[in-house]
Amino acid sequence: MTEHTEIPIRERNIVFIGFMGAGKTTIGKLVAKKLYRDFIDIDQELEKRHNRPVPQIFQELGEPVFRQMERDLIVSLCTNTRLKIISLGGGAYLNEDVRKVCLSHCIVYFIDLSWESWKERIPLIIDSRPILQNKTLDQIEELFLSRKSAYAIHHSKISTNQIDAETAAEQIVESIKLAWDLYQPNRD
Ligand SMILES: Nc1ncnc2c1ncn2[C@@H]1O[C@H](COP(=O)(O)OP(=O)(O)O)[C@@H](O)[C@H]1O
Ligand SMILES: O=C(O)C1=C[C@@H](OP(=O)(O)O)[C@@H](O)[C@H](O)C1
Ligand SMILES: [Mg+2]
Repeated sequence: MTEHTEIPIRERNIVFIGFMGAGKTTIGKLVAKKLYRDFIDIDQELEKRHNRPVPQIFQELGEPVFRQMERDLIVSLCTNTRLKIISLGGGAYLNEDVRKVCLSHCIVYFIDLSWESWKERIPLIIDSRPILQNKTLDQIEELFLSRKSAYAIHHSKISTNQIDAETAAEQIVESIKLAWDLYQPNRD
């Protein structure tokens, strides 16, 4: 699983990572549409498979079971599929197996957002993210900072402080096409 893959760059899955609320799901879906590819959101996939929303999975099965299920799903998708656009949940990439399989088989794109910009998103996400429950703002900031070192390991990143999701998706598609042309030029 850890060796470097032979998957041509144009066929590799594109995986979005970053803190919860950064825009992985929203931007991933837009990028998939622009590239005519299937979109897979790991949280939504787990919700479908278990027929309940993520907060209920946390509540009824516990976080360790959720983490194992997300790890297994990501490893399986990265190993067995190509040409997908995959948005991870924010905590998934802290798992070493997840990092390794994503980096070796896919293009890993970090959706970055400053703490100041992120704070403005709190009302949009607070109710649907179990990890944020019963935490002070200081504790959430600590979590935000503690995850930075994992997200720093990526192939490419975009800072979305000043741009909306549509603009971010356009810029991502442009940079991906540039990388495809650089590393696997089309020979007519
Ligand atoms: N670039 C952006 N600018 C402003 N709001 C955004 C942007 N990207 C996402 N959002 C909003 O932030 C919230 C969280 O986005 P989401 O895609 O669910 O993030 P994630 O999957 O990283 O948790 C949503 O309400 C979404 O509409
Ligand atoms: O960061 C995390 O630990 C989590 C992020 C969520 O996904 P998003 O990053 O899409 O919000 C979801 O997987 C779950 O609530 C746990
Ligand atoms: Mg998401």
